[in-house]
Order: sequence, then C-alpha cells, then structure tokens
Amino acid sequence: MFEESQEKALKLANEMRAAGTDIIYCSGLVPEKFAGLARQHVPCCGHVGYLPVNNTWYGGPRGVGKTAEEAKKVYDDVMALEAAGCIAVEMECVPAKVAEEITKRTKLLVFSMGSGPNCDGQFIFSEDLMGTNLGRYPRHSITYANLFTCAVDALKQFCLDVQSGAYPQARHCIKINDQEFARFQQSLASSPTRLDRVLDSAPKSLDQYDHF
Ligand SMILES: Nc1nc(=O)c2c([nH]1)NC[C@@H]1CN(c3ccc(C(=O)N[C@@H](CCC(=O)O)C(=O)O)cc3)CN21
Ligand SMILES: CC(C)C(=O)C(=O)O
Repeated sequence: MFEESQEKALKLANEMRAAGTDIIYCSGLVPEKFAGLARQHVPCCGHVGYLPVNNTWYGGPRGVGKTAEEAKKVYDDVMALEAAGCIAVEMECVPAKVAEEITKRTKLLVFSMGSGPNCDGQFIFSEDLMGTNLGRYPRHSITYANLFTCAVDALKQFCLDVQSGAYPQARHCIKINDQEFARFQQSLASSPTRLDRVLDSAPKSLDQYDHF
C-alpha cells in the first residue's frame, strides 16, 4: 500500500484490522502516511535501513549506515517514524553497532533483520529458516532445516515406489467380500475388456485410411 493514496492506505489498513491483524507493517511508506494511519489509531510498523522495495535507490542489496552520514540518516528515519506515531520499526542490514545506538534512543520496538543482536527482536524469512529459499541466502540468514530437499526427496521416492510396485501395498487397499465381488464379476460377464475394445476399434484394413 506504500504507493497508494492516504485514503486507500487507511481503507486497506482497516480491512486488515477487521480481519484480526494486530499491527500493520509497511515497507517504503512515508512518515506522513504513517501519521495518517496513527491518527486513526492503527498500530504501525515502519522500515528503515535497506528497503528491498526501493532497491534501485540503494544500488542493490547492501548494508546501510556504514558511513557516519548514512548511519545518522537511519537514525533520522527512525525518529521520523517515531514522530509519525509508529509503534515499531524493522531495521534491515544496518551495522550492529549503529543499530544498537539507535535502539537505545528510540521508543519504537526495533526488529532486527541483519542488524545485530542488540535490537528488541529478530526477524528472518521463514524460507531461509526452513530451507525453502530457492535463491540466494543473504548473509544475515540462518537455516535450521532443508525442507525443500526433504520435499523433493519425498516426491522422488514416491515415483520410484510406484514404478517398482512397492506402492501401493495391501494395507493401502480397500477390500470387498468374495460374494459381492463374484456377483459384480457376473454382472460384467458380457462387457468387453479393454484389450477387446482396442482390438475392435483398430483398422481392419488399410482401406480405412484416406490415400491421396
Ligand atoms: N529469502 C529471503 N530472505 C530475506 O532476508 C529477504 C528476502 N528473501 N526477500 C526480500 C528481502 C531481500 N533481503 C536482502 C537480500 C539480500 C541482502 C544482501 O545481499 N546482504 C548482503 C550483506 C551486505 C553487507 O554485508 O554489507 C549479503 O552479502 O548477503 C540483504 C537483504 C532481505 N529480504
Ligand atoms: C517483505 C520485505 C519488504 C521485508 O520485510 C524485508 O525485506 O525485510
């Protein structure tokens, strides 16, 4: 919603609140728009440091705040969000020492994404945690499982078991009692098998084909 009008942002935020969300997080939203939401008592979380939504302006993914000037700009951005009435901020790819100094000075809850241990909380993409990210794993990420490989292994094994006949086994199958089955077979006595039907529909002679 960051490129939408104030009215649309408020409407969307209110729909999300009605659906039960506790807080509206928005990357790239300018402080004036957060202020508009905060005036209507919408709890908001902003975003500072490296903003993937504004990727072009950073020249690609990178740490933000490695110079004194840029670090001060991150501080100023946080203070602007605080003044706008946000209650939290995601701080992305800011040097840990800079993030720590800013966290000490703001009332906002600071969620660190690659901004070191001394913020109020940590934020990591679950695709990185669980190993389902098919792209690059950023430096700040940590991976505890390899669910993608697990999923592919499971699908491969299923394929192999179907091909080898290992699946399905008797315990995967549903039974019918012998008497009912015999009656069913009787009812099919005059029905041709698949093979009969294929042979029946095969051309009887080449004359059935068009020759030009
Ligand atoms: N899977 C996933 N994980 C993320 O953390 C993530 C996404 N996707 N998609 C949206 C953004 C993009 N993010 C990124 C992506 C790359 C870097 C990156 O290249 N970081 C540098 C560190 C730069 C430095 O040390 O100065 C790196 O080397 O990984 C950072 C954040 C974070 N977000
Ligand atoms: C979804 C994006 C904007 C994000 O939260 C991040 O990169 O931290």
